[in-house]
Amino acid sequence: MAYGPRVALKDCTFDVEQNTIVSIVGPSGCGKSTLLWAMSGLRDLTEGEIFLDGTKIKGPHPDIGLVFQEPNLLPWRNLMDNILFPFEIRREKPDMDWIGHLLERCGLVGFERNFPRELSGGMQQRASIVRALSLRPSVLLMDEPFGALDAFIREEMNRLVEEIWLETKTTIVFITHSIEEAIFLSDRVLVMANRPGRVQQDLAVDFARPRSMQVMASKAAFDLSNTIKAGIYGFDPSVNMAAE
Ligand SMILES: Nc1ncnc2c1ncn2[C@@H]1O[C@H](COP(=O)(O)OP(=O)(O)OP(=O)(O)O)[C@@H](O)[C@H]1O
Repeated sequence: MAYGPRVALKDCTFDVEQNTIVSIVGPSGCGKSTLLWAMSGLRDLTEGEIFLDGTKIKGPHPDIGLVFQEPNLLPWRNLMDNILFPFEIRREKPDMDWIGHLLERCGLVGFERNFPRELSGGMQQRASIVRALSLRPSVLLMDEPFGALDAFIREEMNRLVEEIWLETKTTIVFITHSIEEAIFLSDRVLVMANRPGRVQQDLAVDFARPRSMQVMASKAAFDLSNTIKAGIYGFDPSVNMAAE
C-alpha cells in the first residue's frame, strides 16, 4: 500500500479469526490507520488483497462496521436520528428492538432526542458504537476510538466493548496507542514496525474473560506489556533494568 512514491505498508499478511478481538499497536506513523482503512475497503490498495470470509474486499462492505476516534455524529440530527441515518442511506428497515437494547447496554436510554452537542464525549462515542452495531456488522473496525477520552472514561469504554463482545462475539479489529487497552481487550495483539509499516509481532493474549483488575496487574500481563514495548521501542525485555 503506497501513497505516491511512499510505501506505507508492506508485509502485512495476517488473519483475523471470526469472533475474536485483535488489536494493532505500533509507533506513530507506522501505518495502523492506513491498514484499517484498507481493511474497510474505503481505500484502494496498490498491491495485495483483503478477504472477508473468502470474499475479496473491493469497496465498502455492508458487513464491515467502522468506529473512529471522532464520533462523527451529524450535529443537526438528534441521537436516535443519527443512529437511524445509515438505515436511511441503505433504505433498510431498522431493528428497533436491537437498537433499544444497544442504547440500554450503552447507557443512552433517555437521551434519544438529545443533539450531539448536548452529550458528553463519552456518550457521543457510545452513540457511534450503537450506530455501528445497530447494522449487525460481522466485523467492527475501530480506529483509536477512545483516544480522545480521559483515562477514567476510557477504562469504562473498554469494559463496555468487552461486555458487548461477550454478548455479540462480533469480530473486532482495534487500533490503539495504549498497550494496556490492547492487552485488556484482545485475543491477539499485532505489533507493527515503521518504514515501511509491517506486522513484526503477533502475540496471543490468553487471559480469561471478563478480564479482572487482578489479571491486568499480574506478572503475565506485565511481561506481555514489556514484550510489546520491546517490539515498539526496540529494547531487550530480558535485561533487568532494575538491577542496573
Ligand atoms: N493521505 C495520505 N497521503 C500521503 N501519505 C499519507 C496519507 N495518509 C497517511 N500517510 C502516510 O502514511 C504513513 C502511515 O500513516 P498512518 O496514519 O496510517 O499511520 P498511523 O500508524 O495510524 O499513525 P498514528 O499512530 O500517528 O495515527 C505515514 O508516513 C503517513 O505520513
